[in-house]
Order: sequence, then C-alpha cells, then structure tokens
Amino acid sequence: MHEVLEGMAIVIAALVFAVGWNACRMNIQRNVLLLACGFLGVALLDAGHTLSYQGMPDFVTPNSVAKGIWFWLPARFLAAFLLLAAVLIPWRALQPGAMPKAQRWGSLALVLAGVALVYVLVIFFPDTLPLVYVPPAGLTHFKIAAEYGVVALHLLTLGVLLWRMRGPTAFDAPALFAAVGIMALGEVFFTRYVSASDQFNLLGHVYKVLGYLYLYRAIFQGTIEAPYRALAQSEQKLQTVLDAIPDLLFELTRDGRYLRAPRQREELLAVPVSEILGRKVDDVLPPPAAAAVHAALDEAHARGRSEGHQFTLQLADGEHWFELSVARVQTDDWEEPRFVLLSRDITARVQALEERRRNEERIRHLANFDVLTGLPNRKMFASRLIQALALSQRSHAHLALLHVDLDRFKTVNDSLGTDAGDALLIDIARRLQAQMRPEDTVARYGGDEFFVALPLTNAQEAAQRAEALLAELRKSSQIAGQALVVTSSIGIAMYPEDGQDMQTLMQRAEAAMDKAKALGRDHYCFFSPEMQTASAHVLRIENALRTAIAQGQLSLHFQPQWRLQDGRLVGAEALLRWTHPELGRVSPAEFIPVAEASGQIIAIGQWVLDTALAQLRRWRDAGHAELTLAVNLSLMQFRQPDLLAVVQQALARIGVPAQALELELTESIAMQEPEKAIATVQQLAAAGVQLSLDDFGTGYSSFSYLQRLQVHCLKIDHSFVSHIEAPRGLAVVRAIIDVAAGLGLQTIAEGVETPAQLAALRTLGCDMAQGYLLARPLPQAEFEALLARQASGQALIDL
Ligand SMILES: Nc1nc2c(ncn2[C@@H]2O[C@H](COP(=O)(O)O[C@H]3[C@@H](O)[C@H](n4cnc5c(=O)[nH]c(N)nc54)O[C@@H]3COP(=O)(O)O)[C@@H](O)[C@H]2O)c(=O)[nH]1
Repeated sequence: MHEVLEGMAIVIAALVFAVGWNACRMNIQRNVLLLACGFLGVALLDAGHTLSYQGMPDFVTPNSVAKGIWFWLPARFLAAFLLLAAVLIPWRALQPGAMPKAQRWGSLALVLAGVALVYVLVIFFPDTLPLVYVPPAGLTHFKIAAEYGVVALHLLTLGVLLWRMRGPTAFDAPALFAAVGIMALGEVFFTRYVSASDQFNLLGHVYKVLGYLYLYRAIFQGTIEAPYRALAQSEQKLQTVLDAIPDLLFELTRDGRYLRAPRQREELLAVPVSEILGRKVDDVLPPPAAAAVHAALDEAHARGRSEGHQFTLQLADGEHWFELSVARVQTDDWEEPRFVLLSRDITARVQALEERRRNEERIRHLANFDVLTGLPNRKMFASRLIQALALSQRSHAHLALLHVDLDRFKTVNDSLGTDAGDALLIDIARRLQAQMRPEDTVARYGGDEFFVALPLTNAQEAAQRAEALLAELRKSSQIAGQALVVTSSIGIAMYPEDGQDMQTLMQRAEAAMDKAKALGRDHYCFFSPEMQTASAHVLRIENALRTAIAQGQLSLHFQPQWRLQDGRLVGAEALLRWTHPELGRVSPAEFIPVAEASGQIIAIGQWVLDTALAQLRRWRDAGHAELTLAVNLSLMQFRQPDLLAVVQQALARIGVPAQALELELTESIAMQEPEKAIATVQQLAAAGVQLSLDDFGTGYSSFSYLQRLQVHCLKIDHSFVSHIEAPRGLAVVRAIIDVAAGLGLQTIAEGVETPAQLAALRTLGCDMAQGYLLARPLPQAEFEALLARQASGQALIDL
C-alpha cells in the first residue's frame, strides 16, 4: 500500500512539474516555475524514499527505515518551503511570452543538484546524518520535531494564503489552501506513527497524495484552465467587437481568395456570403473594385498593413463607396499568408463631403454673385475692376466705368409689386449681360443700380456703348403679362482722366449718373469737374448737418399768415434756418434735399416739430389762443410708419391741442403713393391735426383724389399768385379757389408780393395770405412784436 500511495504521489508531483514546466515556456510566472522544478525534486526524493523503504530491494546500499526517512524529510521540507515561497512571492497575472531559457534550466539544474546531494549523503554518508528512527522505540525526537517543523511551515503558508485571499488572487488560492492544509494534516500523522505500516503512517500517505492532487489542480487551473478560459473570453470579446463593427470583414489569401467572413453584412454585399467564400475577388467584384482589393493586398503584403484604397459598388439601393483596411495575419513561415480585410461603407461620408463641397461652392457663389440676377456682386466687381485698372495702367489703356440706374423703378415696384420688380431686374440684368464683351464686367450694386466696367474703351467708344445700352434697356420687357418699358440713366467716368482708383471712378460715375437723371433721364452723361465741385459741396453740407442740432445751429423763423377778411394775423408758417460757422446761412432749399437724401430729415423734422410746438405753446400761454402754426413735412417724414404716433406724442408732451397744428404736405409728396397718402392724412385728420396741401396746382391731383384726401386747406402756389394780374393767371387762381370752396376747403395764397396780388386774392374770396408784401419769415422776437402790436389793437396790414 505504501508503495502504491508513494507511487501515486510521485506521479502527481511529476505531473505538477510537467504542467508547470511547459506552461513556463509560454508564460512568465516565477511561482509556477518554482513549484514545477521544486516538485520534480520532491518526486525524485520521494522516489528515493520509496526505493529505500524497508522491504524493497536494496537501493545501492542496504535499505532501512532510517534511510527511507532521510529521503523523506528533505522531500517534505522542500515541498513546505516551496509552497511557502510560492505564496510569498507575488503572483502575477498570466503574461504572454516565454520564460527565459536560462531561468528555467537554471532552476531545474539547481533542484537536481540539491536532490543529487541528498542522494549522495543518504546513500554514501548515512553516518553523518542524525538518528531519525530507533527500533523498536520508533521515531526519534529529531524526526518528530522535524515533522512538526514541516507542519509549522505549512501553517505559516496557510496564514500567508489566508492573508492573500482577502483580495482577488491571480491563482487558484482555494485549491492551494486545500493542498497545504491537507499536507499539514498529513504531516501531523507522520509525527504519530510507530511502525511504517500503522494506520497513522497510512493516513499520512493518503493525505499527502490528496494534498498533491490539490496542488496539481491549483497548478493546472492556473496554467492551463485559466489561460484557456481567458482565451475563450477574449475570443468572445473579439467577436462582440467584430459584431459591433459596421463594416464587412473577410479573411483572404494573398491572391485574393475569400477564406472566412467573421463579420457579415449581407445588405452591403451584391451576392450572399456563402457564394463568396472560396472564390477570388476577381470573380466576385467588378474589375475596378477587384483591382483596389489587389492593390490593398499587395501593399499589406509588403508593409504589414494598408489603408485608404477605395472603390464603388452598385448595390440594390444605389451606388456605395467602400474604403479598405487590410492587415497581414501573423502566420508561421510554412503557412500561406493570410490577410484580414475590412471594407468600410463610406457612402455617407462621401455624400457628406460632396454636400459640403456643394455648400462651399454655393457659399462662394453667394459671396461673389447677386442672388437675384446672378450677376457679379459688389465684392466680385471690385476685384475685377481693380484687376482691369491694373491692366489698363500697365498697358496705358483707357477704361470706362458706367453707372446704370433704372428710371422710376420704384414706380414699378409700387404699382406692380416687388415680384414684378424682381422679374424686371432679372430681365434687365440678362440684357445688360448680353451686351458685354468677354473682357467687360457688369455687376448689380443693389436695388436698380448696375455698374459696368469696359476695359480698353476710350470716351468715344464709351459713348457708343452707353447709347447701345440705353437703346437695349429701353426695349419693353414682358412682366406679369404686360409689356413694361423702363428707361435708364447712365453716368460715365473715364480712366485715367476722371480718376485713377476704383473709389474715385465710382463716385464720379455716380455723380455723372445723377446729372443724367437731372437732364431728364434716359440719358448718358460723362463726368465733368463741375459735378465734382457740386457733389463735394453736397458732401460738405451733409457732414456739417450731422452736428447742426447738437451745436444749436438750427433755428425757426415764422412767416405770418393773415386772414384776408379782417386783416388779422391768425397763424404762421414755421420755416427752418441753418447758420453754419463756416458755410454761413444755408438755404433750406439747399440743405433740406440733402437732409432728405441722407436720412437726417427724420431727426431734423422731429426737432422742427418739437421746437415749433414749444413756441406755439408759449404764445398760446401768453394769450394768443387763436394762433395756429404750420409745419412742413418732407417726403421721408410723411412716409414714417409711426408718423401719427410721433405727432400725437409731441402734441401731448408739449401740451398743444391738435387743432392748433397744421402740417403742410406738398402736392407732389401726396401724389407719390396716393392710397397710402390718403390713409395717412385720414389718420392725422382723425387725430384733429389740420393739413394743408402746399404748392397746390403744381402737381397732378385729380378731383376724385382731392375729394378723398382729408386736407382742410389748399395752399395756392407762388407761381400762380405771381401771375394773378394776367387774365389767364387770374383764371387759374379763381379756379383753385372755386374748387376749394366746392370741396369745403380753405385757401391760403403764398408768395404775395404786391398790393395788386393781394387785392385780386381778396376779390376772388381767398381766405388767407402770406408773402413778402405782408411780412417776411421773421425771427421769434420780431414775430412776437407783431403779435404784441395786434394785441394792443393796432392794424398790422392795410387791406
Ligand atoms: N420739410 C421742411 N421743409 C422746410 C422747412 N423749412 C423750410 N422748408 C422748405 O424749404 C424750402 C425753402 O424755404 P424757404 O427758403 O424758407 O422759403 C420759404 C419762404 O421764405 C418763401 N417765401 C415766402 N414768401 C415769399 C414771397 O413772397 N416771395 C418769395 N419769392 N418767396 C417767399 O417760400 C418758402 C416757403 O415755401 P412753402 O414751404 O412752399 O410755403 C421750401 O420749400 C420750404 O417748404 C422745414 O422745417 N421742413
């Protein structure tokens, strides 16, 4: 039985060695190497113990119990020390890579040398060894103490193990714990036996075998089971990763034969996977795609990997783009090279890039071309003009810059709507473009303004081109079902005579265009230095006007208005005056149009309204309650969407009744947008404000229009009054007064300069009059002096 149990123990210890030794060829684990080599020593010592056992044939020298024990004890101590060392040395997780040969073979040699030493001592020098067994007494104290020493080492190992098992371990700690625990128990039995065949000795051997078995299990688990499990897990993980990859994955041979498809996406394949495997790419893919795969395989074969080769495939849902990534699989030299090919569907990316390219192209186009007409815009025109000027400079050539502006384009927009206006602009742009030579550029500058650059063109040629353009633009356009005829005005500036740079030339072409308009439209006009002077003056006025209110340069004069029935001063017209420190007194006839064109008229108009109402308030407070004050409205003011609110707020803020304010609106302003004018006047009239129609008779208002325009007074223009002494002039004024009377409106004659004019007006029944004959526009103090004289009962005018 002893031999059987020992035989089993030797075999298991040898297995521990075999498994551990081979595992160390693939992994670096010092603990395993220690146990493996150590337990080979244990197996050899146990073999010596078995062979020396009493009852066995003599092993080199006569066998004895003591001889057996002398092989036994080193084996036990070796096992105990090995286990203790194995749990003391930190266990590292499995690391791929072979243990260095020198380390493995060195450890083995060390163990074998130790074992050989024990063999030599026990066989040839037994007398040097202490007594371990004395028949018939049995085991000596030394032997028992030695066995307890082994037990103590095992207990120490168990303690270390328990301490290590508090946390996760990189080895099979429970199996190792069981192995050490059982071996320790077995050793206790070996301290108790008397005869080699008693039950303690037997039990000790059984426990020893069991302990070895657990040790084997621990080594097997750590070196074979665990790596296999980790491998299975890692393969599972790899498959999960592969499943998550949205690409096609194939394994191919060097010549492009499909071996495997670890990741299948049938929807990205023209043919099912089953039909692909075993075939070559040339048989499956169209030639350009197959060529891309071969190129990728060649590259991966040469460099280990390849990326970026692309091809397209026509699939059921349309054309798809694919990009290849190929990696060469590590194989042994004798194996056929294999490649993992990842085919990524990059259709969305390609489409997004294409979309981005298109968007960039669109943005570039928007940045350089006018959206409505497709003509170059300001930016593009500027760059082309600068280039053309540089070229003209180098070649000493002329260049003509034309500013084309449509005449009365606004009327088209107002009467036919902006869609018709847009259609007209598109048509005009097309016609302008058709007139251009390859070297010319026409651009839309916004609204109905166009600029044309004509390189290599002298003044004579520019005039001919302008004539041709005017003639072309004069032709009718079919817009909104009707033939529309729009003329245009062209201003021309010549390089180098009129300017050397873009800015100057453009300003001068614009000034020339203004002149063409002033000449009656449908004209072209070359720039002349006089225009420059005029426009410089206008620019000066415009700039100076900006600070006029803040610097207190504005004031109001008041021209008295007289009731012709009794000669009383009943009102005044507020007239704006501007005195500039350098420009001196500037006439409103000069600066009001500039203020209008630059938009400053809104602020200036507000100032006039507030100042006039404040003055009126003071006069009314001073007892002139019947006095009214007329304030002129410009076109821009009249078009203010919040005009009613502006007027009402001013009245309320200053505390003047609406009836005391009269707003003067010229007939031409009222006729600009008749329907809107009727509505605005109606709102103001409803608010109680009086309205008079200035310059009456100079415009084209019809009776029906007059009937709907809720003004209370017609102001007979100076030009009619000045001709009143002639029969036809008299007839005109009479007609105006009769119309007004018929419509229930008052009349006021302006510009009365002679007693005869005044007499005629009275005879015709005109209600009121103002003019130099009666009084010029007066500063506040002088006007107040008149009021004071009237209040004191003096007659101010002779009727
Ligand atoms: N929008 C605003 N327009 C204004 C304002 N103040 C003036 N104006 C307009 O400027 C134009 C020139 O005005 P002005 O130089 O003040 O000339 C006015 C009178 O001085 C002049 N007048 C008055 N009586 C006579 C006369 O007997 N003979 C004669 N030759 N001229 C005379 O007429 C001008 C007043 O005209 P009208 O307004 O049509 O009543 C002028 O168009 C002003 O309207 C302002 O605050 N806002």
